[in-house]
Amino acid sequence: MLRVEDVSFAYPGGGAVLADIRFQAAAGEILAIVGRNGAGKSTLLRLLNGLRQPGSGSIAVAGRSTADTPVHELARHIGTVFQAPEQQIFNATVRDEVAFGPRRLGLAGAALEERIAAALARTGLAEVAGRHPLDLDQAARRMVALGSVLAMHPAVLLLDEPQRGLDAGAAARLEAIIAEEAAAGRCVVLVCHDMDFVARSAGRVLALAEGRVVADAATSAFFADAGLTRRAGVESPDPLLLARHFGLAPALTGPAFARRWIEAAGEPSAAGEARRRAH
Ligand SMILES: Nc1ncnc2c1ncn2[C@@H]1O[C@H](COP(=O)(O)OP(=O)(O)OP(=O)(O)O)[C@@H](O)[C@H]1O
Repeated sequence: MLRVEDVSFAYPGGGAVLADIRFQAAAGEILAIVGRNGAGKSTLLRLLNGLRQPGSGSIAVAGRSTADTPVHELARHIGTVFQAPEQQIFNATVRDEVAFGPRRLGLAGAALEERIAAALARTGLAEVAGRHPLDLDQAARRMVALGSVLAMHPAVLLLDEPQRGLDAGAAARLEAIIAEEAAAGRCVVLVCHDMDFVARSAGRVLALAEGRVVADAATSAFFADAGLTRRAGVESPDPLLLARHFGLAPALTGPAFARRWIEAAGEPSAAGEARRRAH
């Protein structure tokens, strides 16, 4: 679905921001791009959606070269939710914002209504469909941007820090949407600084450091390797740190940690040791 080959990039007048980037992502995959501030993550997203062109190398989205496909045509196949949702909101109501993309795809009548209703329901925006998007809080604006992209059914979804500013309920809704999109055969790429969110959502991690790929691994393998997380400059998820602290088997998520804890309780020595450390 996404093929990136030997891509390098520099902003005009600047030094190299990305060098020798090579990876592929398949339909149904959830790939998290992680790394320190300035590592080049958002720049990579701008290359994937065709807003910028690589200095060298090539990128294909659903079989289309980003060099040969106009951005508006590429947008049918790859949808982006930017870090600042205000960048992409320009309609006077939430409903019109969500309807804009599918209308441009040529949808009308019942098919259009269905797309709009589904996107509004999934993002929890049905009750504010008549409001101006910029009158809503930051979390709801993020959902408006997400809904407008979901309504287009793109093959690839790019989400730049989608969890930022969301409360627990909205973050859970977002996680469910990401999982549903992957299950429907879409390729989801998210840039994320929240490693707990990455551990819960992504199947694979691509780590960048100073514009180069320093890890491309299954999420569990990435976080299990302290050398990789150090090189990427990211923290380990909290449940993994807790599991290590109590001498339990690795756990990437809260529920996995709870299972490890209960399993350990069945083994007198491990449970006793874990409980002794807890008190
Ligand atoms: N429009 C631009 N013009 C010139 N340099 C830029 C531009 N945008 C980003 N940069 C530079 O490119 C480098 C990579 O930035 P980028 O935003 O891609 O990193 P990032 O990993 O997404 O960072 P963050 O996690 O802080 O969002 C940084 O040194 C940044 O200063």
